Amino acid sequence: MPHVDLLLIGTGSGNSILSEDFSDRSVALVERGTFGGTCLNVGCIPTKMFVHTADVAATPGVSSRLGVDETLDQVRWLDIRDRIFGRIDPIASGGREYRTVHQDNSHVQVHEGTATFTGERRVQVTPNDGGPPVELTADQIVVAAGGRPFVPAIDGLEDVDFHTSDTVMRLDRLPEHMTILGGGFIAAELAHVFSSLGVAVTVINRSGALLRQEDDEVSARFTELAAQRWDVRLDTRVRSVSQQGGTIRLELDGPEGSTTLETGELLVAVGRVPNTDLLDAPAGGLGMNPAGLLVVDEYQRTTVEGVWALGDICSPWELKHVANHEARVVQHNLLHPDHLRASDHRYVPHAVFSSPQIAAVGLTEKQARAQGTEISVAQQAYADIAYGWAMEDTTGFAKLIAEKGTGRLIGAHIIGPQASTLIQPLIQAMSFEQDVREVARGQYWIHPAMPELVENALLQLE
Ligand SMILES: Cc1cc2nc3c(=O)[nH]c(=O)nc-3n(C[C@H](O)[C@H](O)[C@H](O)COP(=O)(O)OP(=O)(O)OC[C@H]3O[C@@H](n4cnc5c(N)ncnc54)[C@H](O)[C@@H]3O)c2cc1C
Ligand SMILES: NC(=O)c1ccc[n+]([C@@H]2O[C@H](COP(=O)([O-])OP(=O)(O)OC[C@H]3O[C@@H](n4cnc5c(N)ncnc54)[C@H](O)[C@@H]3O)[C@@H](O)[C@H]2O)c1
Repeated sequence: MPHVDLLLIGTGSGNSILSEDFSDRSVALVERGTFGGTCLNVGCIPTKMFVHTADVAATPGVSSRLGVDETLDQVRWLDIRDRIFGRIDPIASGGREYRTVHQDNSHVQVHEGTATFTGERRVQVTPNDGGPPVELTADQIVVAAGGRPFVPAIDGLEDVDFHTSDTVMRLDRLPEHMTILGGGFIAAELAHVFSSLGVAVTVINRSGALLRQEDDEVSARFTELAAQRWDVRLDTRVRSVSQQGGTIRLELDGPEGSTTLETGELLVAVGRVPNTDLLDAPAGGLGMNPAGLLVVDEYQRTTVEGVWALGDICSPWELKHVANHEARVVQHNLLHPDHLRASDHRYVPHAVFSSPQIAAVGLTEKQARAQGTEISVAQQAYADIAYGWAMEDTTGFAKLIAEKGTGRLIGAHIIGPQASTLIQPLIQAMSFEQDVREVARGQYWIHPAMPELVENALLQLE
């Protein structure tokens, strides 16, 4: 049975571990899908390329209130789609080729197939090309097998041509109407994308607010603005789905009782599940939590010696910057077994690239109050700082939560233009435990630039 020093499962964030420091080790790399994983092929990168395009397409819709009348002449969907994937697909195939044939990787054997554990540090690979299974053992295994879209059990769904985020960005034509099931990150981002490109969008959400994981005031503001752009159905469940030709019919139960909705395309975006089932993690002795995530300690060690995990297969955050951070930790720990480094999950930020943008780090006000911490809360509107005023923004704000006495920031939430960029000094303040008074007054803030939103919010804290 072939034995290697290091076996890597998944070429998303896991692929980045293989630096030249590993050139003296025999390595096996197993990938069942497209090289580069979720972020590159069906996640962060294509969605943000579509979001940027959507932001450009949405400009004429908002410019006339500034006295600039613009019209959107045409959206060339196939050109947009093919431009985006024409840039992404070669990166994926280039990455595959590099690992497969380049002399830098003469110590790496690539297996294109599905890895399944058959014992501790032992896997079977079922090749994608239908060839015979290959058994591999390894001294060290890194599990970076990610997750996939969750498909809920809805009557009729499996007989319908529905999409997930894996497929919807490659549509052959834009429908007149799209229905998005879910009210989280993907729903918020792709509703913005498709509606800006001219598709009428209905968002169906089980609960009473969109982006419910955000601070209550941010979620409420986003839900209110979303309802002005899209047909948002809250507190609504899909009872059943059926299809006739190009029309998908949804039977809904909501505040107005039972209704029927007809749509051209259905996007199911109700969360993701880790790929632990595909791996048969228990056969490898790997512990899982009730959500199906692999259990790891602060050094990214699983419950089996020599087996490490990183990213969406073990991380409740499901964010690329977390997977990248954990990959760097695993890389260090493989190279320095006597000086292990721990992952830092203290202040994990996130952003939702919709319109408006949202960014957050740390606790929501509700979470801070539930902890019993004595807090100071500040809210600063974009409208009341010079650049926000110039933009005539009337809906955006920053909300900060600090611990009274220590002056430590424990939560930051921004909804509005460039939120994902504006949040960074606040992430820095939290990560380096800087006193908010010092952050506010210990440096210059360029006038009249957008970060004055952060400066003014900090100054408002008691
Ligand atoms: C639409 C969308 C947009 C997103 N946008 C953002 C964003 O803007 N910012 C952000 O931070 N995060 C974003 N994310 C989340 C981000 O993409 C993931 O957190 C990140 O890609 C996870 O990386 P990973 O390496 O853990 O897993 P993946 O990148 O999913 O890699 C896992 C790899 O393992 C392979 N694999 C799985 N099982 C097996 C097996 N048994 N054998 C062999 N191979 C296997 C898979 O084919 C895959 O290639 C987005 C996700 C989606 C879906
Ligand atoms: N900008 C980013 O960083 C970004 C962008 C996209 C995706 N992501 C990652 O991908 C993950 C998946 O995104 P997502 O939007 O699918 O998930 P999500 O967890 O953000 O939202 C899931 C939504 O589906 C609803 N839902 C759950 N089960 C349901 C069911 N059975 N029926 C109806 N509704 C149901 C939830 O109430 C919620 O509104 C995110 O958690 C995020 O970590 C990140």
